[in-house]
Amino acid sequence: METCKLEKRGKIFILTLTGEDEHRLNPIRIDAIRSALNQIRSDSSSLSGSVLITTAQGKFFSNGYDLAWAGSSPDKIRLMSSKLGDLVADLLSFPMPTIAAITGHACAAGMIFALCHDYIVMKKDRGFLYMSEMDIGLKIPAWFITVISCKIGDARVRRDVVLRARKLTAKQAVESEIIDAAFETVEETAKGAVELGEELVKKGWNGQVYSENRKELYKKILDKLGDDETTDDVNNVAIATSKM
Ligand SMILES: CCCCCCCCCCCCC/C=C/C(=O)SCCNC(=O)CCNC(=O)[C@H](O)C(C)(C)COP(=O)(O)OP(=O)(O)OC[C@H]1O[C@@H](n2cnc3c(N)ncnc32)[C@H](O)[C@@H]1OP(=O)(O)O
Repeated sequence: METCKLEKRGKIFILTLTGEDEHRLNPIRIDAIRSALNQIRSDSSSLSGSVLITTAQGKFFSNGYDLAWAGSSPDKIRLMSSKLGDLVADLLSFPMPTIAAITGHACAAGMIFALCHDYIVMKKDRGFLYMSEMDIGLKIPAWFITVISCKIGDARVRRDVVLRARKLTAKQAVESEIIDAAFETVEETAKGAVELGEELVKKGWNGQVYSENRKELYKKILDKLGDDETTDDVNNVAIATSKM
């Protein structure tokens, strides 16, 4: 089953999560995304002056971890979590600017995936940025909190996102300085992402230098990725998911 597709428009690579499903982040989808990122890295034209846009079909950018797939298996939960960590490490070391073009909901791990892009543009009328963990009784991994701390500057907004499970619309996310722009339609969101991409392509930046500078900027996230959650954390997730 195709879970994502990769297109190239000039120096812009467009990675689309395909299908009308919730684009839940299970190992199969994460592996497919990482494989597409590796394909871009192996394209010699990507070494400088390139940009990645990540977007999705349907009403979900990503509704988070695939808890149904993981069920109450601690091993599956660990696998899903460590693979997302690998994907985030890929994004933070990617040799070009990255843009998430969100035309639907980005929840929990799906919101973390979006936040790990350098820029975010989003559609106004449908789609939330939503850390749902308080609402579903799950402890948020420490490294998720590090991402939120690095990407959301306002302490009250961080509190609302984490401790109130606030659902932020695109307009609210612009006001909270979490995302860069909000657009009326899917088409305008895609156009806005490409226009931002073309502006960045014109800079002609060296991809390796971009990667090194981003890794330094988000060193706290990369360092935290290595921290294993405790067995209790995993078991608590397993218990919580078994009750869902
Ligand atoms: C190596 C060691 C490892 C150790 C491992 C340790 C543990 C690792 C695991 C850790 C687990 C903890 C972290 C968890 C991460 C996860 O990802 S868990 C999974 C989380 N996912 C979720 O909880 C799913 C959340 N999603 C939802 O609740 C819903 O899908 C939704 C986002 C709320 C959307 O609801 P839905 O009904 O599906 O969609 P809509 O119909 O589109 O919207 C609902 C109503 O909202 C209105 N609306 C939508 N967008 C907007 C908008 N932008 N503006 C205004 N209104 C909007 C929409 O119109 C609907 O309104 P009504 O029609 O009135 O209902």
